[in-house]
Amino acid sequence: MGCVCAKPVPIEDSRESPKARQVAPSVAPAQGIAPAKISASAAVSSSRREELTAVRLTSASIAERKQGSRPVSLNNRDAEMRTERQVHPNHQQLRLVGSIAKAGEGEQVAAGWPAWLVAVAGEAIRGWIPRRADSFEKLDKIGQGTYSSVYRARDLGNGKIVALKKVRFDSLEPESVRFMAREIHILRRLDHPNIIKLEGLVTSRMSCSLYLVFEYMEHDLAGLASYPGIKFTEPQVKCYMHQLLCGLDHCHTHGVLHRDIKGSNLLIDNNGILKIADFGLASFFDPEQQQPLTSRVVTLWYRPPELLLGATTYDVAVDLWSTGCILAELYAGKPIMPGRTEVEQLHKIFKLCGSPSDDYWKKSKLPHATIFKPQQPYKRRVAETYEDFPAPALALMEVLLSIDPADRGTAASALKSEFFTTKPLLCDPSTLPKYPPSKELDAKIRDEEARRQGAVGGKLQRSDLERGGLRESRAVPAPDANAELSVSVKKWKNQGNSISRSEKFNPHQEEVASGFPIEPPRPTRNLEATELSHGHYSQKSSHSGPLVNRGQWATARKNDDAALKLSSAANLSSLSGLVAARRNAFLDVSERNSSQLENTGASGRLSESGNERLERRYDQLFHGVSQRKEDESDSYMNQSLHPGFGPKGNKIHYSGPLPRPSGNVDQMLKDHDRQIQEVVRRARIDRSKARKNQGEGNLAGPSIKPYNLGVIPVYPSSRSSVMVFTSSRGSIQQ
Ligand SMILES: Nc1ncnc2c1ncn2[C@@H]1O[C@H](COP(=O)(O)OP(=O)(O)OP(=O)(O)O)[C@@H](O)[C@H]1O
Repeated sequence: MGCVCAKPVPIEDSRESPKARQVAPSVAPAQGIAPAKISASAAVSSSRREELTAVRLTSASIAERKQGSRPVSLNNRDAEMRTERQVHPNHQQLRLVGSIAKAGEGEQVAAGWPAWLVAVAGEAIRGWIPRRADSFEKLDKIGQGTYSSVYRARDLGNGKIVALKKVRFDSLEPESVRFMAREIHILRRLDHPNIIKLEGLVTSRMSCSLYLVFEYMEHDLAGLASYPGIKFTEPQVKCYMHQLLCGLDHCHTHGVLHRDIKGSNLLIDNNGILKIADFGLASFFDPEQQQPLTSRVVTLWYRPPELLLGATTYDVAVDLWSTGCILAELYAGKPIMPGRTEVEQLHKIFKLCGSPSDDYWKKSKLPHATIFKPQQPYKRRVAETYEDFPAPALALMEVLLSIDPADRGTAASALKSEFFTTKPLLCDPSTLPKYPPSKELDAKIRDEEARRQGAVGGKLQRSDLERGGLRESRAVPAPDANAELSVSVKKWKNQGNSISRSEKFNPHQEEVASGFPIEPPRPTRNLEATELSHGHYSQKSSHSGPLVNRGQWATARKNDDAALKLSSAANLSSLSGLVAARRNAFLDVSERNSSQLENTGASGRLSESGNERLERRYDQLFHGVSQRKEDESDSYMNQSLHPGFGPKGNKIHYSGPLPRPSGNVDQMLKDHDRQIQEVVRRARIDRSKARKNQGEGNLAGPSIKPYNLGVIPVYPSSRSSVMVFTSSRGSIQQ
């Protein structure tokens, strides 16, 4: 390992337990990476050089002061220094450590790391040297996450195929860099066959982007599970579950909570080995000394009730809940609780697992308890819902899906459960069938292609998709999952300049800066994927075109992804996610042409001018169109938890805790329906007016055409759905 001491930068969540940091084993050296050639002696001698420079500077400043308006005598200065020595007897050592840290930073920069990374995340890269972008050949895009794009690439040094994860962050924002560096730091701490191995980092001194180099994995569990025709056997399910729990046990015993266990983060190679990936939301924790953490983590479908209820002190049980969801999903063949909103998610949980006991409500003191506690308790129905499941699987599910986190046990106890000791036993990974590469992204592309064809050929019903072996394979990442980041994201949004986020994250610029050649679109891959891979936000987005083309749609979807992180004024109605997404995209696009978002303090409302007008315009046009009442089974949630509309149907922006329901919900829903009809009618009129204007050659109409609903493919409630609840409710912890 290289340098003696990097600057002690807090790279983890500031709420992380300091003890967890202390007990952390030292960062494991990476395989295949030459350690930085930064020797202790080099660091010390360079620190001495620095000390000498510092002495020279001190003398210079004293001389300067002597000449200045407030003369300081040498004697005074000496006295100051003497006092300093008395107050800090070990100040010499402190100065030495500080100097060494600085020297360490200097060495890291000299080793090729960019200064912005060294300045805030020296610890995460300690002992490593960066790989050069031109030492890899990018082959194709294999994954698209909320905060990253993942590519298959060839390491030109040894011919090995690797996965390059390009993480999205703002190198000018220390917070954003720190957040990204936490993933690296955590990955380096873990070393287990069932945890993805970080093999290196690609960046350069001049670059403002960063690629994480991972071993390449052919599949992810979400992609495999949704592949038409693939049905897992019971030994196979046990084999995957066993590996998942082994990996999780390693995380937990090393003080790491994953906080985003889901199918697309469980990678599987051609030898059947499962590895837990995506530590972007992971955090250090210390069971002995719990520190508050954000509750806005874990992808909605896999999020435990305590987080939905706002818990900020939690532990390994959050990952065990997600594991329970995965286990049930593998048997059921589809996600068991695909909620579209946090409220709906909680309702689905209560309906299946029962509502918490009175004791639990009392002891847990969860922030949202008063709002979400149902008047009548819900009965647990896991066993009757899944009566066809094998008994040992059901028994393990019952434990993992316990409402009270204390009842979920540990990964180690799950590994000892009957599930793994009763026949049929788990199979050896090497005996598992070989599959064609299947990733969540492939599943998404397949689904979207089918949907597009359906939309072209006529109305595509949800049932058609399911009959064709298609289903929603992607759970939407935690709304505002990156809660720690959202603060800095908001800052970017509020920056009073005209550069949009799109310009900041223009992949083309970044590709060039990072040294990767820009590839032409690959004809072998679906255009949609190419657009996702290479498209960038149009800097002069045209709003005057009459139809949405695929590029615009892809752009809007990219904006949706950005909006997922940025949504600061999401409403609490039951808008379909797609509409919420389009709304955010609409505002995002419009923002570039008009006003900046202004957060007016506690209310969280947008400024009266500019965006509020845009919002209102959007809502007038689209709000009603896709809005639908919750289905019958969700009526409780409508009543208790959906007070998003005032008595006159006006949308209310909540930023504080939800008010208690008014009680007159029926009337509210009726008013709401009436309002929808009115808005649809007005939207029709507006559209026909706009068409007429176009016919007359007047293209200066409202900039809404890219979202013309008539030409957007019909998507069933899908991945963007949970965006609705990326709300700015103050009651949700950041
Ligand atoms: N090492 C790898 N080998 C092959 N594919 C990978 C690898 N790492 C990631 N992927 C693919 O890329 C996708 C996105 O990666 P990852 O989950 O790490 O990104 P993310 O931005 O954190 O995603 P999310 O939005 O789901 O949290 C994965 O679902 C997977 O399909």
